[in-house]
Amino acid sequence: MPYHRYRPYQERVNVSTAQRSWPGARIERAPLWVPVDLRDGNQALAEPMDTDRKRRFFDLLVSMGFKEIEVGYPSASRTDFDFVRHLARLSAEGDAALPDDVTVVVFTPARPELIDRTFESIEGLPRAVVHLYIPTSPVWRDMVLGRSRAEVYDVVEEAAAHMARLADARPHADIRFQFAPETFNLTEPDYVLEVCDGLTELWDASPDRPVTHNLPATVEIATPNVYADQIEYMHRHLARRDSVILSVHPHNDRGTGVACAELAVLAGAQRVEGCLFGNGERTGNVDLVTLALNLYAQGVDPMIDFSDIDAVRDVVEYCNRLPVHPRHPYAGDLVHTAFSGTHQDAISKGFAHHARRAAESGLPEREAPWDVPYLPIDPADIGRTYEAVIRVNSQSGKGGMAYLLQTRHGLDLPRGMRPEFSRVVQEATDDSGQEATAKELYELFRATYVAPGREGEVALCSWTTDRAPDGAHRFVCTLQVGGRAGDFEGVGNGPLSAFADALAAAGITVDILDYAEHAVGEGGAVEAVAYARCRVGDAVRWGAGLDTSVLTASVQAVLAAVNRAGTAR
Ligand SMILES: CC(=O)SCCNC(=O)CCNC(=O)[C@H](O)C(C)(C)COP(=O)(O)OP(=O)(O)OC[C@H]1O[C@@H](n2cnc3c(N)ncnc32)[C@H](O)[C@@H]1OP(=O)(O)O
Ligand SMILES: CC(C)C(=O)C(=O)O
Ligand SMILES: [Mg+2]
Repeated sequence: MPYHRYRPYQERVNVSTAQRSWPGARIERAPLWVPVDLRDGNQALAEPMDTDRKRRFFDLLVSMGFKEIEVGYPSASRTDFDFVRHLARLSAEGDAALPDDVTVVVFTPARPELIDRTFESIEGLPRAVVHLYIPTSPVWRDMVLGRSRAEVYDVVEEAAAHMARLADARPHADIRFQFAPETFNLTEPDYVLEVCDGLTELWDASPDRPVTHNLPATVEIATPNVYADQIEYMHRHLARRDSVILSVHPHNDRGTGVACAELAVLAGAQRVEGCLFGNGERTGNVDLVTLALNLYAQGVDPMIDFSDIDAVRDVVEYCNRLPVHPRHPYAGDLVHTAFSGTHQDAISKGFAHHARRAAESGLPEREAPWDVPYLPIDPADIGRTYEAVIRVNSQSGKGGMAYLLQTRHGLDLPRGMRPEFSRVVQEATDDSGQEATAKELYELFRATYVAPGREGEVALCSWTTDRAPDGAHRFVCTLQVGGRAGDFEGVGNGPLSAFADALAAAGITVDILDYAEHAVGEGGAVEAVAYARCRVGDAVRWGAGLDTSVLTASVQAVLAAVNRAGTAR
């Protein structure tokens, strides 16, 4: 491949690395998250959102707790313009859909007629941020705008002055300004600083009316540390720093949008623009869901509500008409699921440990500190159930199928039985090449251990037990062995040993080596399951029984082991 056609970033842009403190910094509180789905995300869709979709998306963002929302590019299309007018009407009617603590942002290029149209769209809104942009890097200046550094500066200055005049003409509205030097990450640092500082001055930014400088990685060009250095340079050198909100706007061309945003916050960024689930131009804008939940997973309040992430995903998928990938961090269908054996084993041990520790510390499980292997956060925190956490296929081991049988069907298989049943499951899933659902596992368990398909060999036609005054148990039965029925009787120190004695009388030698039973279900529907490991002749087999009577379940378990051994013949 002709890799020599491409140049490393250091040949494309000068990056100041003189002062760098971001590597030692920590993120201890959430930056201001600003979703740009209705503008940057929308402009990347084959079918841009109509008013209904925009409104649904907007309502979702408000309900999640976003306080600044970029709602469109009003000079671009009638739909975008009309949506801002729709919001202005909501505001005029005092509709709670546009709460007092939410500010809309509208986006405009540095063209006077389009700035006019943008201001027209926000007429009547009590507050808004007008976001001005122009590309500043050499390639864009030369190739796209056909203007020199000084000329681009003049265009921006003129546009910014025009905005200031339009805002001054509306003294009752709180209109703030935002500037984005598009392609910031490819722009000479001294130039971008000069432009930003010029606008801070022109707009007369102050701590109570700050200006936002939004520094985009319009197209990612380098590893995230380079973006962090670029942001830290601006953070250190911007004039009237306390009157500037330093914002970042990463894209994801190298797949490192999230890392860029995180390092940028370490480097001094106070505000992050992005889209939910990373929609946006080309490979997308940085994903705000991942960013916020990354903070959450560090014990930092993300300030956004993700407690029902699937509901969020449903709205976003509907509005964007794009699916969220099954592997998408936190939100994908498969991200809390383990198919592989050792992961499942660790997760089920982790769940048990978590429950124990919560009980010991007197905390509800949903409040206890989280430390479950392979699960960065508790899926329940974002509204997920534990149902999908463990799924079984040919890559799974005993832990996974035992977990599913226990949590979904109430069967707590004895530890000694698990490796054997795991092999049965493995064979079935290898044969089918498919996943085995919890229901299929249960049916396989029944077919293997409860009704092993050799009923014709040894069948128990009728039976009774009683207890002699000396404490010995008696088992009286009619057995059908290999098609021939006969009456038998056995004695033992319990009903099961008496049953084994009756089997011996019928010529079947059985030693019960291991035995366990427990209740299944709750209330009136409770059943018992019994597991018995028996030596039948030379063979050792597990059997199981399920019945409303513990004794019947136990007898069935022994009989199933006998039939599985197949030695009665
Ligand atoms: C990184 C980003 O996301 S930037 C945002 C991109 N988003 C969009 O473009 C979506 C909405 N855009 C639109 O609907 C249209 O582009 C409009 C309505 C804004 C303008 O449409 P048109 O007037 O037909 O122009 P067109 O789309 O071809 O834009 C190119 C012109 O804008 C100029 N231009 C590009 N960016 C800017 C800017 N930020 N400020 C001023 N002029 C700009 C170009 O130099 C070019 O000028 P030229 O015609 O003199 O060569
Ligand atoms: C903030 C604007 C200009 C943008 O979307 C970008 O540069 O990616
Ligand atoms: Mg963008």
